[in-house]
Amino acid sequence: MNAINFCVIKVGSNVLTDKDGNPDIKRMDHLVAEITEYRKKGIKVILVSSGAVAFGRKETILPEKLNPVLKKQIWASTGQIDLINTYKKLFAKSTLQVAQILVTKEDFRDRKHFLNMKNCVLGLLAQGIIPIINENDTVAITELMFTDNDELASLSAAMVDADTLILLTNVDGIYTGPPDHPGSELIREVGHGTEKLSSYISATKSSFGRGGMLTKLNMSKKSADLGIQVFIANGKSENILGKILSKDTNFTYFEPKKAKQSTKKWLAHGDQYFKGEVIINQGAKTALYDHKIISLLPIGVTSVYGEFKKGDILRISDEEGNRLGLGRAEYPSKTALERIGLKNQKPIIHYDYLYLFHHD
Ligand SMILES: Nc1ncnc2c1ncn2[C@@H]1O[C@H](COP(=O)(O)OP(=O)(O)O)[C@@H](O)[C@H]1O
Ligand SMILES: N[C@@H](CCC(=O)OP(=O)(O)O)C(=O)O
Repeated sequence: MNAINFCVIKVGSNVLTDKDGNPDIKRMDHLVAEITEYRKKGIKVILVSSGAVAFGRKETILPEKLNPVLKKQIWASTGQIDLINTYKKLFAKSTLQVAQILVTKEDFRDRKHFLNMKNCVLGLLAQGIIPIINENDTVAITELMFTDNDELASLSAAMVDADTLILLTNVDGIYTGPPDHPGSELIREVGHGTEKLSSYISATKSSFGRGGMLTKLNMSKKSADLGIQVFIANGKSENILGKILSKDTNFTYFEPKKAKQSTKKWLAHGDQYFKGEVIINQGAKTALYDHKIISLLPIGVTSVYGEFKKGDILRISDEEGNRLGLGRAEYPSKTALERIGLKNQKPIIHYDYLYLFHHD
């Protein structure tokens, strides 16, 4: 395990609520005290906190029959106020200031939004303020949503180049079966092998949560691939953050690979965000995989699909339909179409903005 210097801590709804679904302020208070301890040790912390819907549900009584999506939007918007105010009060005890950042998927798709957000978050940290991120559930419904806040936390960790992602939930980590079954065992470490852990996971999730353990697994693997170590641990357990530091507890640990460059981390999360696709021939494919540093030139491109602008994310596939990677368009689709197969043209994807799925 590596040292923790800069971490994103994600707190799930079920950590912040008691068994009846009511906000558990005592638990929040303990977690805030623990985060304060991290800060005293010089560890930079970004908090990704769920809980808006759970807090809203407690405060705002709505008619049973109301459309469930609208219900969630209303609860998230009323509950977010209570959630952030509770954090504000609790952190104020240690004279720490907090900031609220509400984001949507769109903010990660657009590189300008992404860089603005990154600058703001890093600026807050530099001023000693704790950024508290949540999804803007009022705007983000259905297809605009993150799978859940585990995805948002993983994207945030990649965005700021954090070395560690801690996903706090109501179980000790990933088990080989339902956590409450006597035969289920905790998986303590996940390496880089191809072991299929997803078959262990059942569809249960917390009453206010969304993605469940499967998203935690997928996001943890993705983060570890990008060089970020991940801990899935029990946020209900006393002094959990301190215990993670001293490795004196149960958790599931994902061993990180070698860290990827920052722009490549942004691209790596772009598989749902791409605006167009380029199909490349065998020669270009071999060149991309054989050379460590090479850009994609139009001569190796056989087709271009979609309408995109300079700066948008493109998916790269081969002629058999295999998905090879992602990259940032150096020019718009109209220009790209004109240059298909031509020699002596500027790269359509520059190496600095090229991310291949399996290239180590
Ligand atoms: N194999 C498994 N190992 C651990 N937890 C599992 C497994 N399969 C399903 N789960 C469920 O996943 C839940 C955690 O996911 P979720 O409710 O989304 O948490 P959060 O609200 O913290 O994001 C656990 O409470 C557990 O019941
Ligand atoms: N944005 C929502 C949380 C959605 C979510 O991902 O919840 P969880 O699975 O408990 O982390 C809220 O604040 O209620």
